[in-house]
Amino acid sequence: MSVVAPRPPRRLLAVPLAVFALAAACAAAMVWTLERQDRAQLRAQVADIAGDHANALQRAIGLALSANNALMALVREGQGTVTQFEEIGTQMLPFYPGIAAMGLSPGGVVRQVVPRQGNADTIGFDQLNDPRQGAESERARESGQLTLAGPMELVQGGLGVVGRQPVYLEDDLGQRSFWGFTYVTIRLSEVLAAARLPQLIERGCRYRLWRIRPDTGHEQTIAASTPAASADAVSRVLTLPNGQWTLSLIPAAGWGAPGVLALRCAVGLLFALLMAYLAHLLVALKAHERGLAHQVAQRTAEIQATQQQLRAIIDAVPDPLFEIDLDGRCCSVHSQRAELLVAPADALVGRNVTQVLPALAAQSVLEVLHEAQSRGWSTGRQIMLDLPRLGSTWFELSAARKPDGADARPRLILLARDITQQREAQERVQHLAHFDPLTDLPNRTLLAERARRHIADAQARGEQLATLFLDLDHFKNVNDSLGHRVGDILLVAVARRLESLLRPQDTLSRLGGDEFLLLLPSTHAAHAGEVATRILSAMAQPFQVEPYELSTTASVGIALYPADGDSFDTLCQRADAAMYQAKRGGRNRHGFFTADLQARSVRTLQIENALRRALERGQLELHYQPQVSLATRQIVGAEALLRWRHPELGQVSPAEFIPVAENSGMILAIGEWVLRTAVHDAKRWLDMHLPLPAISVNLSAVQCRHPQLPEMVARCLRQAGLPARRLELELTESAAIDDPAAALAMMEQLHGRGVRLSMDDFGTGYSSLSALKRFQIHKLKIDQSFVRDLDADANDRAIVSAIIRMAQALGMQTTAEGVETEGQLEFLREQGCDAGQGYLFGRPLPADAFEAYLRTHRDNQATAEHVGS
Ligand SMILES: Nc1nc2c(ncn2[C@@H]2O[C@@H]3COP(=O)(O)O[C@H]4[C@@H](O)[C@H](n5cnc6c(=O)[nH]c(N)nc65)O[C@@H]4COP(=O)(O)O[C@H]3[C@H]2O)c(=O)[nH]1
Repeated sequence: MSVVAPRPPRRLLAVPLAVFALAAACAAAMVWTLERQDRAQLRAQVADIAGDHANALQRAIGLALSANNALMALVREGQGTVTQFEEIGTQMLPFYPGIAAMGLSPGGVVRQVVPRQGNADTIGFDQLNDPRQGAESERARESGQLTLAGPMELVQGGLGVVGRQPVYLEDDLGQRSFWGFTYVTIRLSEVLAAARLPQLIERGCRYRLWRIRPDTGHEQTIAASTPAASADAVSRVLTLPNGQWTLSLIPAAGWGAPGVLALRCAVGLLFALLMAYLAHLLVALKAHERGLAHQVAQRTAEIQATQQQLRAIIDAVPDPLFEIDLDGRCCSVHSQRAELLVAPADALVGRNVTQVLPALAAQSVLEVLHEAQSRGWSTGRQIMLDLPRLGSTWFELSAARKPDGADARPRLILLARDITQQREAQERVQHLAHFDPLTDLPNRTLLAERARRHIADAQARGEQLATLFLDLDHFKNVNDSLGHRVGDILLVAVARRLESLLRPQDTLSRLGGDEFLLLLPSTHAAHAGEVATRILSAMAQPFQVEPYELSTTASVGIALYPADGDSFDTLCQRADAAMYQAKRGGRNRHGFFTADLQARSVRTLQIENALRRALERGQLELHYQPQVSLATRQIVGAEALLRWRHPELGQVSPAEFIPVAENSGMILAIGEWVLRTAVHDAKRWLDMHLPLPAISVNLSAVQCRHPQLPEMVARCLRQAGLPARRLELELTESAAIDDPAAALAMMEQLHGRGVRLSMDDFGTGYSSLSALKRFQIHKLKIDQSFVRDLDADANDRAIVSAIIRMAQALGMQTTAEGVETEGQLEFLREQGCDAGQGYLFGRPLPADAFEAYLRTHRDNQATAEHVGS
């Protein structure tokens, strides 16, 4: 199961940024709203203030202007004549604050004015014709309404307005006529002071009192703070007789409060950052949660996978598994094979091993449990149980401590592995390791063990011990003629018959093939000889093997401890030597190991040791013996014969050292040297045009069995540069006996490379015609034992002539070996033998001598040809 890992937390940045943007937008909206509310509130406050002051101003001007009403009443009262004006006017002035002057202008010309002081200059001022006030005065006269002129620079100085009331008088006839004006001059500074305009600055406002001039249509500032109120001011309009005045107010610090705004912005930013941070924490928390959830899912999946794997492993275990407490009480059972349980699993749970197992087995189980409890594990203990279905079954117990559970009572897992087959196999292997599978007799290994024990006993008790080496005579014939199955049955029968002749303390062993070894402890030479005699006469009794009644004999060699050796190997070797001696003595007999045999085995050892260094020390040499055509006396070939001269051993015959070389394996290296030397010599002579058509080289059976032989031959030829058809390899019949199929394959390969094969010593061995045919033999060499007595022995003559005819029939050449006399030569020629080799034609010669021989032969031949021609 796989768990998809959470994606990398990109949101860790994106979400806080988004939240920050949102929070910042909210904060900005909030700040903007608050600002708007504050501004509206401030505007309302300022508007109230403006209203207050505008009203106060309007009242102040209105009050000042109302003085005209009183003056107009005076004029009308006096029908245009006002006496005591100065007195009345002076009394009125205190009731009209802000009035700088008030006066009467009959016909538009100022005639009376109070206070006189400061205004005396205005007497005579013609209001209707004044360029600045004329138009205004004219409008008042025409409208009959109170008009207000200004603000303007007053004649008295300073800025002020003039409220002018036209006065019309009615005569008795009710005719209205213009009398003139009453007027009041209002000094603006005082009116404004009365309306507390300057205090606006203290109240934190900037102001501007202004109007639109009716004559120009432009704004005219009447009064203003420094600096004046700007365009976005709150305004209140005062309606006055000559139009409208406007009072504009603006907070001195402006509509906004930058400090508050900055604070709010800072708070908003802080809020946004806080929200972003919280969002970051939240996202991180979520990511952490997701990570945790992922880890939990992953661990869960792993645990599940482990559990499944564990379950699969447990299911795959074919052996019973028990959960068991330290006292041996079974808590649970798992077994794929119910037949491996002593009782059904249900019946085992809750019961103690002492109740369900035999006492010994139960004891073993408890010991295993306790060992596992103290050491952590236990393994290797084996028990055998008699199971209802399987019978005797062996188990190997393994136990391991289970981690303490909640109840803290120690529990263990016990595995009982069925090792019945393994034990049987071990026993079989053990048996095979020590017993011969065919006869079930102890093999050499077991025999050696017992021999060592018996030798030690014999040494301790001062006794003798005999080893008898027995080899059946001509057993190979049984195998060859009746087959290996019959041979095997015969061997088993021989084994049983031999066993019947022995004492209980004796050991009979089969070493392999038809070789048996007997070990007779606590014996002496006479008893050993008796046993050997009994064996020979027992063997002489025919064996009934299936339909065949087989007669066989045996040769027995005896070696005694301590006289002939004090080790098993030595005794064995010497009994073997004695057996060979018995064979050489005519078989079906026994013989004791003797001093003469000992001397021979010593010589063999000497030869073996010396031969190991013969090659490297250049002690080996090749001699060449000519092979001559019997018809023409021409040289048809030469046989290479190995010579060994040892500084101490002297000239050693190949008949003696070649078997030693074969037994020790040295023949491979020596044989290769022989072949290489022979083909090199032959090539040299070929190059010298000496008359040598072919060279023959002996191959031992050991060489023939070597799989690399064809390659080795080809390599030697290639290195020397000698054509393959000029080489002839001489094989003995024994080369093909052990493994004819392999020998055939090897010979086919040699033949395939163009090398000729000849059969050496023909007639002395197997002489199988079918083998000859299959092996593609080119030539038969008639053994010298038949040639030797040709003159005297009619049998030999018959054999030789039969061999020659047979060879002719098979299309093979013949070469007779050991030709020494003219008589032999004559007979062989008459029979049609192709060639001869022997002292009559020439003895084996060292290479240089043989080269001289070849040269002489060539010269003689040339002379003969010359004479003949
Ligand atoms: N009495 C008598 N003997 C004659 C006469 N003409 C030749 N001989 C001997 O007869 C033997 C012929 O060789 P072989 O049968 O192959 O028998 C050879 C051969 O089987 C083996 N041998 C020799 N050289 C080699 C070798 O290089 N390799 C192997 N594998 N075996 C070799 O040793 C055997 C003995 O060799 P040699 O002692 O050299 O003995 C030679 C030779 O000297 C004769 O007219 N009268």
